[in-house]
Amino acid sequence: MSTTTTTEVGNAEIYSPLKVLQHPDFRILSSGEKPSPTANIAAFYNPAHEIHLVEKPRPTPGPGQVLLHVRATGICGSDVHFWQHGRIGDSMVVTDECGSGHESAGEVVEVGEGDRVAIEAGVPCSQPACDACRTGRYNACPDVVFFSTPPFHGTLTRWHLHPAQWLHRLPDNVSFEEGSLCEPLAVALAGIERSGLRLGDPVLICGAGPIGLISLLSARAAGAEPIVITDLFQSRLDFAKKLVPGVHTVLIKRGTTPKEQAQEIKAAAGGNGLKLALECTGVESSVHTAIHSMQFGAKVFIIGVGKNEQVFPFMHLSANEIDVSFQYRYANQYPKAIRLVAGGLIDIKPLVTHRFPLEDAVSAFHVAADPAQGAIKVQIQD
Ligand SMILES: NC(=O)c1ccc[n+]([C@@H]2O[C@H](COP(=O)([O-])OP(=O)(O)OC[C@H]3O[C@@H](n4cnc5c(N)ncnc54)[C@H](O)[C@@H]3O)[C@@H](O)[C@H]2O)c1
Ligand SMILES: OC[C@H](O)C(O)[C@@H](O)CO
Ligand SMILES: [Zn+2]
Ligand SMILES: [Zn+2]
Repeated sequence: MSTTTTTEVGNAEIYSPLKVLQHPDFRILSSGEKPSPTANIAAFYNPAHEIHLVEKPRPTPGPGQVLLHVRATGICGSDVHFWQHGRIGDSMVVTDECGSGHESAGEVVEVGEGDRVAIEAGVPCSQPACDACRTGRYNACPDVVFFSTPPFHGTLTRWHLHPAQWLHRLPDNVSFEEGSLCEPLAVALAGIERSGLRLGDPVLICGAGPIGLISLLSARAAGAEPIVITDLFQSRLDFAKKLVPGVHTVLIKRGTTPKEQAQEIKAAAGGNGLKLALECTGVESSVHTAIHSMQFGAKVFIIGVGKNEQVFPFMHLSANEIDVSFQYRYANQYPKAIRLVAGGLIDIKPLVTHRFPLEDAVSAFHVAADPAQGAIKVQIQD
């Protein structure tokens, strides 16, 4: 955003989680309690694997910041994971009450009032001495505040403070709902960009969850053909087929080996190995399936996150010059995401299957976490 001030703002200290938790007005709402419609309520998880509504103070903007009314927030698998498992890997651990949510769009209500914006979920330090920030790979910033990753609270709240320079104005034809989906879209677009996907490449997408489905839409927009997508659930593959009718689907059956699954994938693509896999599960057997589905010189690009230690078929990779690459969040993708949505090249609206008011955020989490509910993307809207 360019209309508001962009003075330097500190990072970790501004979003210090303790400041909120130790504030006299911070409290956990009792279940069934009806909060006031203007209270700054939020959904928090904690080390006891509880998820509850809290009330916290409405913050006041400092230099370079704006106050936002958060209007749409999607629940990401990582939010559910932090709630139910308390950690992702060794470095992201829930040790206290922590606010959820990082897929958000909102409206500026203090300083530059009225702008509708997508909220970039990670705020890096932006200091010239930081190599990651200076060179534009700010997803590697060691001092990033990534909302809803402990220790930082999330954007699933009513009133949220954000530095103006990490907001992205939404054109009139992009809704808050779509603005919120720009976060997972940024993940997928970072993968498309770094994977080097080219027009006409045969592409495999592993996993038809929100990230796999958004990667599917992005790969289609980028000109991949044919595209094969896998999942363990037929319902998710049916969803993928409705989203992109030309996609080939392969159901991964328990008891089959990655090599057998790869045969089926290659057959669905016309018989040959594919040129690129966008791996969106992080599951070891799925990574193996992707590797065995590739042609000589192909790339397996891993967006999914999974177990700390995984075994790879080393000699198959070596003898087939298959590259394996990874994606960690994203950098410089929001403006592109908004352009693609506004320009009609990527229609992400069908991803939202469930909508809840902020007061029912806890129920929203239970729906997002229960596969039987059939949700793809659950959003909280206010
Ligand atoms: N790299 C990043 O920065 C980044 C950012 C966001 C999400 N992620 C990760 O991306 C992954 C996907 O996210 P999501 O929100 O779509 O998750 P999700 O759990 O909703 O979807 C994963 C899908 O993979 C399917 N699946 C599981 N095992 C499979 C297998 N062996 N073969 C084929 N399909 C299989 C599941 O049925 C599910 O539909 C997660 O690991 C998530 O943590 C990574
Ligand atoms: O969308 C971004 C991801 O969910 C985050 O990287 C999370 O997985 C860990 O911080
Ligand atoms: Zn996420
Ligand atoms: Zn930095």
